[in-house]
Amino acid sequence: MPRFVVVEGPNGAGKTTTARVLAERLRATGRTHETTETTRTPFGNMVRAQEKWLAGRPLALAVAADRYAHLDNEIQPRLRAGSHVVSDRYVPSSLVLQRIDGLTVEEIWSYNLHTTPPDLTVYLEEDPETIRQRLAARTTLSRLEKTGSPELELELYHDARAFLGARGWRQIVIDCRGLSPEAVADRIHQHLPF
Ligand SMILES: Nc1ncnc2c1ncn2[C@@H]1O[C@H](COP(=O)(O)OP(=O)(O)OP(=O)(O)O)[C@@H](O)[C@H]1O
Ligand SMILES: Cc1cn([C@H]2C[C@H](O)[C@@H](COP(=O)(O)O)O2)c(=O)[nH]c1=O
Repeated sequence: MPRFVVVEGPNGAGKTTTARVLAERLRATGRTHETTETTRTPFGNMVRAQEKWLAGRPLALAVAADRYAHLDNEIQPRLRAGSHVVSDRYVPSSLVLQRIDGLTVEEIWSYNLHTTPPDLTVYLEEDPETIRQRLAARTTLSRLEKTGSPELELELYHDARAFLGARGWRQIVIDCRGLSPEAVADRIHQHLPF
């Protein structure tokens, strides 16, 4: 049975790296599609590129529109065709980033109410100082990366997890401190039935 798995966590926690290693591992068990939000479609690329201009409510709505199109055009068709889907970011990212951008949880949720719950949502946690060093090594930071902090993102991810847990989402937390990407993927794989 195909599974929809979402990898979440603060900027620089290791989402993209982990999602890639996990997808590679799942390929040994069946067809696996790796994807990301915002999407790499022309619309998603426009949202990413316009992040300085699209802020607050307009950004929340644009990200949600990209997510619904992602579900309709990519995630659901792949699941129906029998592929596992691993997504780097999904609804929890909005419950964190759009809050940093000034919206309430209730407003953000209202834009995401009709999204499909994943089979498993994985929250990566990492030492804030390690994350800070990783971000400091980057040549450019996005507006929201500059506005937030690893500590604030970790706190808002805790809130997101409680909020989505109360709505029946199946979620796990992986403490990545001292773990290689392969070891993190191993721990995630242990929670999947294949
Ligand atoms: N488990 C790990 N151990 C050591 N280094 C890691 C680990 N996971 C990721 N990294 C390194 O940390 C950096 C950030 O990783 P990555 O880009 O995957 O994070 P991210 O959460 O996707 O960031 P962003 O949300 O900003 O795109 C990269 O240099 C990556 O090689
Ligand atoms: C999914 C999602 C994305 N965003 C914004 C924030 C960043 O500009 C990008 C994500 O970039 P990254 O390379 O994955 O760090 O999109 C957002 O504001 N809300 C969301 O839910």
